[in-house]
Amino acid sequence: MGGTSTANGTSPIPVIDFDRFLHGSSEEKKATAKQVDDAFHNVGFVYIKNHGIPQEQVDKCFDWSAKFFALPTEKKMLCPHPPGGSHHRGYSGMDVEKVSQNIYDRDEIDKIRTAIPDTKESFESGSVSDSYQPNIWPPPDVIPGFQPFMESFYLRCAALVHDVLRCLATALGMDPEALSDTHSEDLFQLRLLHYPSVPAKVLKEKERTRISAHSDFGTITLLFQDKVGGLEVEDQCHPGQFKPAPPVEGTCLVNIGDLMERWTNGRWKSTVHRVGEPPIIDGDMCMPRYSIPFFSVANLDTIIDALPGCWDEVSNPKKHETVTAGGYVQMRMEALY
Ligand SMILES: O=C(O)CCC(=O)C(=O)O
Ligand SMILES: [Fe+2]
Repeated sequence: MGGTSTANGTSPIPVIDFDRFLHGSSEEKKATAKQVDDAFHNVGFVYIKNHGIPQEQVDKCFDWSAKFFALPTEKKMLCPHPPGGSHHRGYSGMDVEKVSQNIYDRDEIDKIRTAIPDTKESFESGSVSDSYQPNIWPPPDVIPGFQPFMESFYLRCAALVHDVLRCLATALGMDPEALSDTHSEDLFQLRLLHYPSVPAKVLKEKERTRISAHSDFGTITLLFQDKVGGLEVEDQCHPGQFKPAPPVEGTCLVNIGDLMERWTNGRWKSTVHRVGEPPIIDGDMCMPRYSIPFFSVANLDTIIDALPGCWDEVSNPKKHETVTAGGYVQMRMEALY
């Protein structure tokens, strides 16, 4: 089939040329939508290339991310993530960074091993017009240019989410705008993630992963990752086994979240993924990793009832009762806190 390949021999995730959807004939659009449909059914993940976000903008976002996380902790704490789980904006830190550098002493490593709560730090931002979760920026003089760049990158990612939703609606034989229209409130979240270099033993001996196995919450997630690798995706055929989702130059990884799995009555899979043990450098230290996920969720009043083409009375009845997107999010929050 035109426009597909896979990331490498071990990854089941296809690489799809999204330009054929964005600028192709109506036949090419449909064929690409079918490829994406199959990928989300079989794996829950797809790499898309020629997705419309210039690589140079993605590279810039990684540069800004590195610059932000390199700030001293007290500067990063000028835009702290509020406590609790309902306002996801600003900086979430960890204690690991200050103790992870140049520590080779056995006792010290043991100490860190028990002290480390998590091996990542993050910065979240959203739409400038999101009044549920207003943005929390570092003061402009701390990192001039950061906020305007993130606001512009947010818009590019949001536009890509809408294009992917058009592709998905096409796959289901719906009006191409139908799913995009349900995301008009712009309730998206741009996350910068940094997994710092820590002693490899910390991760290995505690069998910790950098981000433990989870599925995403919302409708779809975009993910940009650096060249370090480490992302792993659960094998649908062998639950509990994970396969690498290596970085593929010039692509964006797209995956299905729980809300979309429910909405499609299980046709598209919200696949469990994690970030595993990174490669080792300097004998003892592992390489840092940077990644940029972009999470999307439907407007909160959207009725989440099995979409057309995803159910029938006889052989594929609806598996879930109808909820609103907002009701679903709240239900998940209540289970968490
Ligand atoms: O760092 C990564 O590549 C994975 C991030 C992720 O899965 C998440 O934040 O939900
Ligand atoms: Fe995730």
